[in-house]
Amino acid sequence: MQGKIIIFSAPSGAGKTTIVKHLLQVNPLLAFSISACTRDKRGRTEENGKDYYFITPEEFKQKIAKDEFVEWEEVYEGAFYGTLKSEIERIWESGKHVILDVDVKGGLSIKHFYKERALAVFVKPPSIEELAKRLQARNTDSASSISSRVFKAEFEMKFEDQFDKVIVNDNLEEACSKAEKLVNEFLNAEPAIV
Ligand SMILES: Nc1ncnc2c1ncn2[C@@H]1O[C@H](COP(=O)(O)OP(=O)(O)OP(=O)(O)O)[C@@H](O)[C@H]1O
Ligand SMILES: Nc1nc2c(ncn2[C@@H]2O[C@H](COP(=O)(O)O)[C@@H](O)[C@H]2O)c(=O)[nH]1
Repeated sequence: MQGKIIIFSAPSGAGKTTIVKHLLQVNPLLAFSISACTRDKRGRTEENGKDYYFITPEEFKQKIAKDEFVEWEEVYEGAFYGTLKSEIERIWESGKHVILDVDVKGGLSIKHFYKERALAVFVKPPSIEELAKRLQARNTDSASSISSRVFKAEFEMKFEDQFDKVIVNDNLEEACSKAEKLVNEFLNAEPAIV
């Protein structure tokens, strides 16, 4: 089987993690690519090696120097996130397809790298106001972190046209069912020639 890559990108708070978790539950052919990141682990809600590989900025720099990333970004000031080549290989070797949850710039870099082998999906919030409300209700970020995420969201919304598909995440159930359909169509299409 030729492994494929499905990228979900969106401004923070649009709901991509929620949709990706749903897809992982319903589709056993998918496996999540765990990114490396330098931000602190969120208390008891996150696990090293499950949500992220939490590493130091020095370790991150070493990985850049050793060319271990497909892409990496300083997603927020001082917080680096990167997609590891070893994760993609690990998942393909296990006979599954890769699914990723990355920021908008990172998503476009991965699409550019893997071309037809990748499906890039932009998850769009119904509005910036709703996105801010969701971030507040999630209660995982400080007020200043929420402000910078909302500020960045306004810029990221300009990139939706560069993605293969767009899902508006207003009603979560409908967004999940559209995501399931898009993923199934992509996985059932002729294998990409690479
Ligand atoms: N359609 C929806 N309606 C209302 N709330 C939603 C909807 N989709 C997701 N949420 C909630 O909004 C919050 C943000 O969702 P989520 O964490 O999935 O966003 P995200 O895009 O992955 O953000 P980040 O990039 O910061 O990880 C969560 O609390 C989630 O439960
Ligand atoms: N460019 C990349 N972005 C990534 C990667 N892994 C996660 N992310 C994105 O970072 C933000 C912040 O996430 P949070 O967990 O701190 O809320 C979010 O948009 C993720 O999608 C990656 O490897 N590369």
